[in-house]
Amino acid sequence: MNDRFISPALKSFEELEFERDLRPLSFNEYIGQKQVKENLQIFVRAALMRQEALDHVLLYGPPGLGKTTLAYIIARELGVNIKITSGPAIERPGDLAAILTNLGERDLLFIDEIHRLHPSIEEILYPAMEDFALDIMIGKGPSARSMRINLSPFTLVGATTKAGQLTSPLRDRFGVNLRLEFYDKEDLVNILMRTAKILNVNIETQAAERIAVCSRGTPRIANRLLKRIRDYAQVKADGVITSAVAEEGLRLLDIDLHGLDQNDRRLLLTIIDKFNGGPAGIDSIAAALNEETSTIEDIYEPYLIQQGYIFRTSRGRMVSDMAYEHLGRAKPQK
Ligand SMILES: Nc1ncnc2c1ncn2[C@@H]1O[C@H](COP(=O)(O)OP(=O)(O)OP(=O)(O)O)[C@@H](O)[C@H]1O
Ligand SMILES: [Mg+2]
Repeated sequence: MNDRFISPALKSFEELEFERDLRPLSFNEYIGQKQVKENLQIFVRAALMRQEALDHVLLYGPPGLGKTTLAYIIARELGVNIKITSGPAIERPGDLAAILTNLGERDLLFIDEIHRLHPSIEEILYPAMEDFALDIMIGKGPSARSMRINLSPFTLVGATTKAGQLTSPLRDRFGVNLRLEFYDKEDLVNILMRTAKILNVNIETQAAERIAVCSRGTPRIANRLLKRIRDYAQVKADGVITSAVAEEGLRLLDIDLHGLDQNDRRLLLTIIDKFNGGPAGIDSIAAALNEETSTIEDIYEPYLIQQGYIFRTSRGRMVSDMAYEHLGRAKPQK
């Protein structure tokens, strides 16, 4: 289930390069997320007018919705340098201290997966975020003393797929908290048209609509589908992506009309067949599927919940009537 095509999590080096080439570089190019964008544009403008560092920004939401892209755009619109790292990459307090002391005036530090920061490292961040200062302990035992080092004012942009796992002292230190939402069809069509232009492929609007519906509200998936379907169009259909080409391409990728793939169907069918439609605990479902609980929670179920195929209740997950209908199953009498 992990290597499935439709997983929004990032995979190969090749895909990293592909994404880099497609990344919008300014707010104007960044499609959708109207509210997030409007807020950020105002905060950026205000920071520029005051000639101050932008307040710290926390971006959260499911993978592939454009958090990293936004961090780059913020830095670019502020006209500052960006330094990129991630929670798990910072192993020792000294690593973070080195990064912080090297930041220039008003620079942007982007910490991806910020919920995975080690607690001892998180503590260093508190005074850094609040007072632009580092408190360093020198020596050990009774003669130990703490020394304060001043930092240049900077902006921390943190990204996480799990805002719930952030400690509250850390969360409270972000002045700006923005949640990215799944994209609607129209936005995804625009993203697909933009990507097609960059890739220099011909795509009919109707074909883009077909692909958009199957993109799980996620630009990363939309772009990935387009890339695969482009290959198919090249080999089989003179390079033009018509709706027939898009449909056939999606069929070959085993993605149904609602954008669910075989693994989504497997997840829904497991709840229906093994747990009588639920409610079933997430751990039991994960065990039945031979998957990590976190994989189901972070990657597979958010879209199914958002679309109303699955409900989260206090007693576990339940499938909806829509899931029974979609899978052509009769709902059991309870
Ligand atoms: N609003 C948008 N307009 C156009 N393209 C977008 C937009 N948002 C994201 N993309 C495209 O989707 C791809 C994935 O975006 P990005 O890497 O920023 O997601 P992410 O939220 O950081 O994901 P992760 O949680 O996995 O780190 C990028 O290559 C970018 O081209
Ligand atoms: Mg990212």
